[in-house]
Amino acid sequence: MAATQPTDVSPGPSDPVFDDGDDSDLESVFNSADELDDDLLDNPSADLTKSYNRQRQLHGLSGGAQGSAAASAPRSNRQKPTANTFASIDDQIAELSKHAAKIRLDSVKQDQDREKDKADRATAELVLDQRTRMILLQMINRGVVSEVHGAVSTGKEANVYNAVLYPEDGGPPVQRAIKIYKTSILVFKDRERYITGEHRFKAGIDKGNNRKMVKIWAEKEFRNLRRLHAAGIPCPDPLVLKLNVLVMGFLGDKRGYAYPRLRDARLEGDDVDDQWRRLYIQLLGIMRRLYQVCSLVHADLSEYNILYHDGRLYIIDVSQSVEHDHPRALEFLRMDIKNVGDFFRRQGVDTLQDRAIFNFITAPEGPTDEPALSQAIEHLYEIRPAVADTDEAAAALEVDNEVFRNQFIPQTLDEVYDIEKEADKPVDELVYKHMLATQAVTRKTAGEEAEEEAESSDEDGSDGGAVLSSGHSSEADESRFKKGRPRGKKHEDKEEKRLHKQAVKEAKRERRKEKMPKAVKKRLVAVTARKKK
Ligand SMILES: Nc1ncnc2c1ncn2[C@@H]1O[C@H](COP(=O)(O)OP(=O)(O)OP(=O)(O)O)[C@@H](O)[C@H]1O
Ligand SMILES: [Mg+2]
Repeated sequence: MAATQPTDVSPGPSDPVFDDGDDSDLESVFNSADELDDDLLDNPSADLTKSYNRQRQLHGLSGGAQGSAAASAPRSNRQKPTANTFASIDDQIAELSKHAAKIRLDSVKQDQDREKDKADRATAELVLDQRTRMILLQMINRGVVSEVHGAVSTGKEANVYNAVLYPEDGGPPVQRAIKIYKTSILVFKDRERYITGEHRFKAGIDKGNNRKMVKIWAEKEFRNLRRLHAAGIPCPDPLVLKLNVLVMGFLGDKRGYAYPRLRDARLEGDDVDDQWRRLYIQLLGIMRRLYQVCSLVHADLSEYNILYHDGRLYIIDVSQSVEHDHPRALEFLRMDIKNVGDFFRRQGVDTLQDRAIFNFITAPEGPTDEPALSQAIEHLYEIRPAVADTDEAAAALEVDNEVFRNQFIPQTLDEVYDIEKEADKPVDELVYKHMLATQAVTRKTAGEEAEEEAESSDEDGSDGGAVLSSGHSSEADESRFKKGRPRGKKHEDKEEKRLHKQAVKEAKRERRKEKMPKAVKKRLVAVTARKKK
């Protein structure tokens, strides 16, 4: 397909772009204050005195997306010498264009087995906008990758490509994955709920600026991947981030074929059932580690965002993952637990109750490392209520699951301390019982220390000035990540009141121990009545 084999890197009006027409404006890439790539301009090979006109002619910029007015009119930013700025951009384009043939998107790297993505792979989806292409060429120029190959996956939000690095020392080729985020408005509407309420993005987001949103989104994935990686959770190694382009380690074989998603995994052998159960337990352990060590909830965990290879699960797609103090974190966690349970039940695994898993993941005490993690899960099986061998018991379990899934989950920490609202409930019944003050985590975990270390040399990523980075961007506002006790004024000045209420609650709880929840009772009565008929 001609369009996917770029031989010319200059922008043209007919060039297809991902979604955002503006993206074909290369001058904005190189000139705009917040996206200026200092590193690129520092390139020693760039001769800023080269003829501006010659370059423009060479790369056809005057007749392209810039328009002829732009070609002759002085730029509004008077601090920068106009001609030199153009020359440097053009020089860079000329410099980079020699790598154009190394972007070979037509070599599609998708297994025939894999269930086809909705989008037709062989369409314009695979054509890069000029900006993105420039970033890729920069990465080739810097030796991040040597060649960019075909798409491993094409989706609504992002395309993932396979890339290869041929090390200069002649070592074996290294496979890499490049995730390129799209800038479609439609998709962003949904992204907002994962970013709003994130203390790491408290500076706010400019919803009107799609390109910035994409950048934030890509940054979010990059940072989250770093956390997972630092915590030893199997995931792609995040390597380089620039604007909407993220380079990471490749989870796949030497030929550049990705490991299958858990959804497409074909387990072999005569102990397949046992393998599925082990994977289930492995995943629950990962979820707890993610929560306790990384302070994250995946928020889109399912068989689609987990890759499988050789008995191991790899977590991917963490752009929407949230801090566990995000207003909706617990709700997302509950959803993740449900998705995971549904999938493994379909594989015939005897799964644990959602509520038990939720408590297991959020309880601050307990192990966060294997093999103790798996042992703790096995223990959950041992202590769970006797297997539901009667209709009544089965119904009660089912009801409990339903109750749990519909239970009120506070959206803010203040709601947690709204004693009036929750005073009647025994603590054990609260979905968020592990978030209560008495249970707060105060010690610093190994993962937090690793994260701190990894981030000690960070630059500030919130200023919009993302340049080709070697894996370090700021998390100055990560202090919340190392939190001790919950915040909230009510928590301080109502201490006395709280103690009193606690005593009352304690007494009530004792009385309630014997009592069956209303909903369960109602349902049981109904079931029994039906049976008697
Ligand atoms: N590091 C990687 N190594 C190998 N394959 C990968 C890697 N990252 C992603 N993939 C492949 O790309 C697919 C899509 O990746 P991911 O889930 O991160 O994107 P996405 O955000 O879901 O995109 P969309 O929602 O638009 O489909 C994965 O299912 C996997 O097959
Ligand atoms: Mg995905």
